[in-house]
Amino acid sequence: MTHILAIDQGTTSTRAIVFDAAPAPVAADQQEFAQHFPASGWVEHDPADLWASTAATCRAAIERAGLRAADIAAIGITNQRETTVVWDRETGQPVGRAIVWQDRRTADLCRRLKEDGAEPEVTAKTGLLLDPYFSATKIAWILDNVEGARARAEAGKLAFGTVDSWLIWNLTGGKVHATDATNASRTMLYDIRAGAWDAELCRMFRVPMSMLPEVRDSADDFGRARADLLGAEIPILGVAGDQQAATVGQACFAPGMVKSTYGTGCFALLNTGDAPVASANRLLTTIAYQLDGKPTYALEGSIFIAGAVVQWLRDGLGIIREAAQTQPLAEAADPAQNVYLVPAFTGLGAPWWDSECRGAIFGLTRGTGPAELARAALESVGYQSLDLIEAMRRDWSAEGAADTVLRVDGGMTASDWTMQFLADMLDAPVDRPRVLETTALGAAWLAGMKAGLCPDAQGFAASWSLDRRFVPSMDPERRRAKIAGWRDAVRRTLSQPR
Ligand SMILES: Nc1ncnc2c1ncn2[C@@H]1O[C@H](COP(=O)(O)OP(=O)(O)O)[C@@H](O)[C@H]1O
Ligand SMILES: O=P(O)(O)OC[C@H](O)CO
Repeated sequence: MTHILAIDQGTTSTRAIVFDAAPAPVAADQQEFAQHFPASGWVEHDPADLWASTAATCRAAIERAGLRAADIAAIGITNQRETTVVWDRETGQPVGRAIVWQDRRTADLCRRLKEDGAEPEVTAKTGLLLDPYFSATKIAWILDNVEGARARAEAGKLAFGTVDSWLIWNLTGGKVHATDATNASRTMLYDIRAGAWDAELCRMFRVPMSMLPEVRDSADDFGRARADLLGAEIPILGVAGDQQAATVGQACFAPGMVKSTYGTGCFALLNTGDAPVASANRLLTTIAYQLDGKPTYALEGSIFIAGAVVQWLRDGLGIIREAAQTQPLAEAADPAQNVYLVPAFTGLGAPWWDSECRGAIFGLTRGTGPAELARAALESVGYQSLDLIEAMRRDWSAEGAADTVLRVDGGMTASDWTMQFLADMLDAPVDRPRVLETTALGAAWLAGMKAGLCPDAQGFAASWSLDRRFVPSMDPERRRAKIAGWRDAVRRTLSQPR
């Protein structure tokens, strides 16, 4: 057995990638699936689509690699996090659609709990903020709104899982109901210091503990995929939420190292070592990975809209046909115009956490056209990153020096212009690695290392290789003025003055 199969179940598509023992990618397959928006601020996926696209891409990737299932030593799973699936333990049927991480339908419940003073306890235990982003209030919503669900859950008949658990359940034919510590740390029900589900939080969010999966390490035994699915029984040996898997894939194993992934949204994680660091700047404290029962923690900044702003230029405004066209447009934009786009389409994430505000554009003149809008869209990604990396540096400065280099990955890092602007805003180098599929790479390494096929952490870190380093080059005065303009635009966008 020579290869590893990584499943990357993301928000808009499912990818399966076969890696060799290096681990380096050998062959891949990808499928998009339907997004459901039944009401304003609601986002749902059909769990059957998540599973069907996983099974289909796994088969196709193995075939494309010219391999048989018997050649695959292990499966690694990485997934969109927080997204909530509830299913019947007996039939394996979901009770309804999955509620996606972006969904804001539980904003009122979160506000009420905050008004009741619940947030400090939630943050102290979970490292998270009382926000609809996380799974707990999504589970409660399903139990309260699907007929009969609460009674069935209380009778022990229903199971909850983030997407990793749902896939493990289906891969093992209902034999294993488990998750890993990184995914558990995003539910708002898991005490990240105690390393256990918290009974008090389950009571607060009205989630029966019998629904919860067993929590294992990120490299662990998660059972075996049924032989009839892929052609041979394959052990599942690695599981991590996608942003944590990217942290592993970027080999950010030392405290102080930071990675930032630019896909639909942007998620930056700073490795803080074996102690959780509480944020004074509204960042999240989370588990980066857990090996041999030992958690390594991270500070996380989450931006909801990064590459999605480019999709909006394409699908909403229709001013580009494909994402790559933003670069020539940005280059052609009038340098004298100061147009700012605050892409608060679903509110603002870290460090603002304002779920009520909505997007805004400032500085429009008669001369503003597609070029200035495209530049403002790309720049918004750099500005938002600066806001959260600055917050991270403040939180971490008491503990140690944060790495001054940022490792980036994700689809949007294809944009050289955006990466240069990012380096200029951070006033620090930005490193783009050769392998941009770092999420799948992280999952593959976790599984391959557990299978004894891949090198240890040190060997894996040594194999990380640079594609290009972006070095800051903007005039300091111009940088200061641009940042001041952005901060003013954000201040005018927020729903409450700060
Ligand atoms: N050349 C480019 N310039 C700017 N944005 C890009 C470019 N290529 C891809 N993107 C953006 O990157 C995102 C896709 O990245 P990906 O990592 O596949 O996202 P996800 O995993 O969240 O689906 C899209 O939102 C797209 O708009
Ligand atoms: O599927 P992605 O890559 O957009 O990632 C989603 C995150 O895990 C949400 O927390």
